[in-house]
Amino acid sequence: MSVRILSADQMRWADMTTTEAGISGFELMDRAGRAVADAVLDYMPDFGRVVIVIGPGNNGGDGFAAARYLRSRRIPVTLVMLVPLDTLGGDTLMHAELAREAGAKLRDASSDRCFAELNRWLLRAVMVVDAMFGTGLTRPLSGRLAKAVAQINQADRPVLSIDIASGLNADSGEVMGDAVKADFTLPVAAYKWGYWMGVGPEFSGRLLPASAIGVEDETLCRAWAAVPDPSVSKGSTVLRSACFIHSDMIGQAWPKRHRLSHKGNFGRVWIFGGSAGFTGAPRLASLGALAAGAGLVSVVCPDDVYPVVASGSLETMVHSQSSGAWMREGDGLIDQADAIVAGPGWGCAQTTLLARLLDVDRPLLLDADALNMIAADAALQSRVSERDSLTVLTPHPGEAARLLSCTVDDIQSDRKKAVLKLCKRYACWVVLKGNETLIASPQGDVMLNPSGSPQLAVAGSGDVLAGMLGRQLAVCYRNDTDVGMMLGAGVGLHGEAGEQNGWYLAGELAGMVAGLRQGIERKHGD
Ligand SMILES: NC(=O)C1=CN([C@@H]2O[C@H](COP(=O)(O)OP(=O)(O)OC[C@H]3O[C@@H](n4cnc5c(N)ncnc54)[C@H](OP(=O)(O)O)[C@@H]3O)[C@@H](O)[C@H]2O)[C@H](O)CC1
Ligand SMILES: [K+]
Repeated sequence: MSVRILSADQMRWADMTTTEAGISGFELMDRAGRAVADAVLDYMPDFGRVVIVIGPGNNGGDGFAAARYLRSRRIPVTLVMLVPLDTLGGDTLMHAELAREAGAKLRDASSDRCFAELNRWLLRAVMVVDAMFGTGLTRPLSGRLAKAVAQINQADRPVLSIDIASGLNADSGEVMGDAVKADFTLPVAAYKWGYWMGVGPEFSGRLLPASAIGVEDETLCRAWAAVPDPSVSKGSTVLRSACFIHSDMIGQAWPKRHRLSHKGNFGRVWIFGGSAGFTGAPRLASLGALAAGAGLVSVVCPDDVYPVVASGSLETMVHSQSSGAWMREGDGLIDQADAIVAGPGWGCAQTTLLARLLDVDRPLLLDADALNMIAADAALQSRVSERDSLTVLTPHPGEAARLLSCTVDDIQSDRKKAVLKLCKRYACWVVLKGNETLIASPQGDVMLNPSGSPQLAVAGSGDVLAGMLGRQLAVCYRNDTDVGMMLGAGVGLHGEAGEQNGWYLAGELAGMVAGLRQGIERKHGD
């Protein structure tokens, strides 16, 4: 299954490269149509008529090809054309003819008189296939095409959109005039950003696995370099690759535990955080690290909150900041750390200690108040970008806006551009949290997390994630594991835990993470 995400222009390039390599456009359309028919058969609620609404481009061609495959399974099909047949491209016309020969009914809705019938045809459907527009939408829908979208939405039939819900911009997820509200979207060949950007999630319904139509993975991967991503700008790292986080990636991060393993094998995470009124944050981060599988977790907190933090932490070692032993030059306890997390609940009066931590030669995750201190201090900013060891920033949109001196709207209106800007500005890994968390490497490799739930918008869930990712970085340091895979798996598992029933507090979320993680480790033994 492909997990690649491409822009509309990159997809067009991959499509063209494939046809140049010998698979005809007609054949690609045919394979897309077969995948559409299979998906319709999987999800149609009942045996009955399928109505396929055809637009002016190749997306419509996929619809015609699907009609033929549905007919071969004896499904009654009505094809409703919104543009005259003689305006369609050659491959599409050939598929239209084959669909007609296979017994699909062709209905011309390209004139006002016939268009009036659209609603009647739609109401006969057990399922509607939206083959109006795919990646070729160039301007807002208007006139009859916009009316057709409104009628499809009003007909209240299950809708499967081919490639992308018609009217949705495949890159930005913006609605162009109006858009079909799909129940299912079947991506053709690869995923498009529009499913997740902007309002895309509200229109895409359930995203099905991308149909493999013969565009090689290697071609998809070359498309990023061949065609610049629309997010490219002077102040951002150039996107080098893009994929979404999937279950295989999550599985790789938690192999089976060896029978004789002990806590020293699983990474030591040090967490710096806590301040008056914010004593829970470092504790939640330490629970996150333990839940993700860390062997040993230490917390360092300011003296005034030490008794509170220490008394509530059964599973971690807690040090007060002034005790100092933990950071003695040469033989300090912190030398044992495999990764450091700084920031949860820390307050903004820790710039001196933060500057020292930036000098420690260990993977360092900067979260919450550590990010706010960096945003307000040019000297810290230079130290972050000049750091040699692995550095990860985990801002939510508000923190990201502070780090880039812009507004939250600027961040949210193009999250992909924002994460790549942060990478460029701070020369490090960035995890931009929020709905559909994005991870980007300093080299421009972007991962998108499709899992998660609004339940995760709860105090403390970010602290749990910071601790989890601290554990992931500890494994990278000990075992030289791939950083992208480990961060992706951490974010993915946090999202999956958030989707589960049975928790509503951040501490319980950590418990959920631990359960899922143990399940993965045990499954490797089956
Ligand atoms: N990915 C692959 O390898 C394959 C994808 N396939 C399918 O093809 C579509 C993309 O096909 P394309 O023809 O490029 O695009 P569309 O089907 O979306 O339609 C483009 C036509 O629509 C016109 N257009 C654009 N916007 C509007 C509008 N607002 N109103 C009216 N008409 C519009 C556009 O005309 P222009 O005037 O802009 O020139 C085009 O004529 C992809 O999504 C897949 O479903 C292949 O079938 C297999 C290979
Ligand atoms: K479509």
